[in-house]
Amino acid sequence: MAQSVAGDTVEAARRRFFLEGGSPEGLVAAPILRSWQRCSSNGLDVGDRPQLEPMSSTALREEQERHDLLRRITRPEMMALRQEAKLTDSVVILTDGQGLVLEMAGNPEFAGRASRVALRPGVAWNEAAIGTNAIGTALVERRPIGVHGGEHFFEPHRILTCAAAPIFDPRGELAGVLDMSSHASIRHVHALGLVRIAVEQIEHRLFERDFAGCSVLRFHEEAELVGTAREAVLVFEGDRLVGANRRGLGLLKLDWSALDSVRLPELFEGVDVSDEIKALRSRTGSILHGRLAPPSQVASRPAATPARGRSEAREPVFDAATSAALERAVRLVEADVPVLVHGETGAGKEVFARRVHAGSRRGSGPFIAVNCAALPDSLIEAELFGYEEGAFTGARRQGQSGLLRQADGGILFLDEIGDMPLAAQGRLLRVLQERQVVPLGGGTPVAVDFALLCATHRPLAALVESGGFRSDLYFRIAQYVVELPALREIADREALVRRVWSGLGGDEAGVRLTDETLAALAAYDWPGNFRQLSGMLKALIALAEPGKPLPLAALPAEILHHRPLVGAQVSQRSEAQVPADGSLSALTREAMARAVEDCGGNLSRAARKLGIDRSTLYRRLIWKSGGPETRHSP
Ligand SMILES: Nc1ncnc2c1ncn2[C@@H]1O[C@H](COP(=O)(O)OP(=O)(O)OP(=O)(O)O)[C@@H](O)[C@H]1O
Repeated sequence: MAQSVAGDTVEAARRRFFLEGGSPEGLVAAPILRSWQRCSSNGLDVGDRPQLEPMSSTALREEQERHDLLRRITRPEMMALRQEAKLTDSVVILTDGQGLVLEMAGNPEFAGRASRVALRPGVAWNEAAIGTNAIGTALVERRPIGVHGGEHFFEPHRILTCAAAPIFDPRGELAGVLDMSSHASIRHVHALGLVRIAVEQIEHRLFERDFAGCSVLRFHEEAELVGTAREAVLVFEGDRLVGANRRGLGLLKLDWSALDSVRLPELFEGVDVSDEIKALRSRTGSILHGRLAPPSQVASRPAATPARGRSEAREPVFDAATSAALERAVRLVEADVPVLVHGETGAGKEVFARRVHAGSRRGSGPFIAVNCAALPDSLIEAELFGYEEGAFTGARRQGQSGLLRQADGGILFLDEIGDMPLAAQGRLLRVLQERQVVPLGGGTPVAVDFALLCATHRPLAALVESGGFRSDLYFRIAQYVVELPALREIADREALVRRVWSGLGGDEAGVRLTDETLAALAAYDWPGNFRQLSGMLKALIALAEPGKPLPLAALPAEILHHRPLVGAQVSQRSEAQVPADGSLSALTREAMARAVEDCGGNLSRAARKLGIDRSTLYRRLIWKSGGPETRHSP
């Protein structure tokens, strides 16, 4: 009964808003109304039926792997909520920070119905495309929200009732969303409370990592709650606030903008490091209880090793040339020379960049990774450079500092830089020249100090030629290029497979690779490079019988019946024929360099002489494919 009264009210609100163009204030909750207004002003048409295709299963697997850490950290809560979901004909959903559904579990019958309206893994439930919905609207509003039946923007979604809470990392960034959804006729009254509590625990666990070298203040109004998942947490580097949970900020009446600006003495009167919980007097006058742990007591990484195997290699595996390139990249980054990492997909560009960060003096500062290909063109500038209040429709009320400023003191990693729109390229160039950021919508320029690492799988120099990438930016970011080899180009693949196997915990799990299995794995081309190799080895370790050798028959057909590709055959054959560094590409490059020299540096003539395209020649000379790196002088 109560439900149908609520349903009538929503119907009245819809009529007033969508048909009559009036304001349904009081008939729907304010966040729902705000969302309807945003959707309408962003051009969504309430009469449409959104057509949403999930991404391919390969792309989804890659996204899931990219968010492996988030998935691992949320696993206990996902498992607990899955039980609850099964009992209440619901599903529990985990998304990334853009609303992309990564996992969904619970009642299979309802999962089937939900997938008919595209609520399924591989679809991004962001508000811009899907209209008002709990996941997307929680992301925009940055707070937990329930969206029931007709409160959804589009008709087909009225069959859903959903409760979602955003997951914030300790720097206030959106890491993902946890959601419980069921059929609109069910209305699971505790769903919002359940996801909120679960998210509180997840966020609390996020503090167990990433803050080596920082001191942590854990506190609460009630002394008994210090040390539980409900405690408030603030993290300080020296005495500067660098991380927090929402409760920590809330108890001190702060928001995320306090990070990196507020200092401990501005928050509390005289707090000392202590093992015991003590009374703390905040500068706002309240009495709280807590303890401040010194830097040495903070674990740098969680010791969460799954029972069998690990989902990430403990240490990345690098061939000798890549290790040498890593050392040089660290030194260059410390000298503020931008480094560009080039390599095929899955070759380990981000892993490499993270090692550069960890090995450099900037390792105690942030590592901000931005995938330029994943950000919509319309958002990339706002995300990177930040914006002032009211800079554009949908902008957050207090504006946003932007990722460049968040990288201050650390490293900014721009992945897939080749996909950055030209307008953003121009802005980025200005920041690199002036070392200061001007937010969208104007405002005071803010000085920034970050080292820049970029990565791409695309031939950037050729993009410059075709006008898709600014040459001035190219010369600035590509002062030093690291070429990560594709796995098929690595000479001793057996040793490599063995090291990745052992890094993933295969040896510890007591699973032995037989010689013939190892040889078959090493003979395969691995077009998806490290990503594919480590995914395959993880699966083999998980499925193997501990204590027994891994038989050849355990390998999938594509590896067993694999015949080396022409490229691989060429490079294997060429090893016997070519000089010095032993690669065919070195020989090719040498021939190209000689032709350019013969033609007095005229690339077009040299290309004609070689019978190849000028852009191919240019690319091959810039991208040194026979070794790990190229220094390119502007
Ligand atoms: N050197 C390495 N040793 C062991 N495993 C690695 C190494 N490099 C990458 N991996 C594995 O491969 C996965 C993909 O790596 P990464 O994201 O760095 O690749 P990428 O080149 O940036 O890919 P993309 O171009 O698709 O973004 C990682 O999650 C990791 O599991």
